[in-house]
Amino acid sequence: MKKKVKVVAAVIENELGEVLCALRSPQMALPNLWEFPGGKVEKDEDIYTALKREIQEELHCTIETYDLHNDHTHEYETFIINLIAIKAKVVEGTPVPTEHSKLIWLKKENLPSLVWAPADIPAVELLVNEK
Ligand SMILES: Nc1nc2c([nH]c(=O)n2[C@H]2C[C@H](O)[C@@H](COP(=O)(O)OP(=O)(O)OP(=O)(O)O)O2)c(=O)[nH]1
Repeated sequence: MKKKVKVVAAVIENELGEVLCALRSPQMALPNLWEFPGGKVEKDEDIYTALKREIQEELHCTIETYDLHNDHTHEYETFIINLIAIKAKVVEGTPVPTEHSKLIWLKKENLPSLVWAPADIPAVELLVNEK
């Protein structure tokens, strides 16, 4: 049976309405694909606490979470992911890529120009259709 992982990802918007996109490095699982930064939820951790912890660890900044954006389950070749995307904004510091190859801010309409991790596509499509 495939392993199931619960992953939280931050849809971080800036004051221009742009969204932060992160490029997975060649060393990571799903290498060289774009994603929303985040990571696995630990046992007994709530999703919002997990997301703030992951962002602090990997982008060295503090976020405030607000709306749940999308909750989607996707089956990869080797595992099943429950990807929970949560809207957030940076409240302290500036995101720096400590694990990712690159971070970029993109207007929502331009998000489909990147090659996203397959599990992220529904969350991306929802964003593109937002005003
Ligand atoms: N963080 C994140 N991971 C995603 C997204 N879409 C997607 O398919 N994934 C996959 C990639 C990984 O297989 C898994 C999350 O792993 P990760 O490497 O980011 O999480 P982590 O920091 O907790 O990892 P680890 O060191 O505990 O292995 O989910 C996404 O938008 N954000």
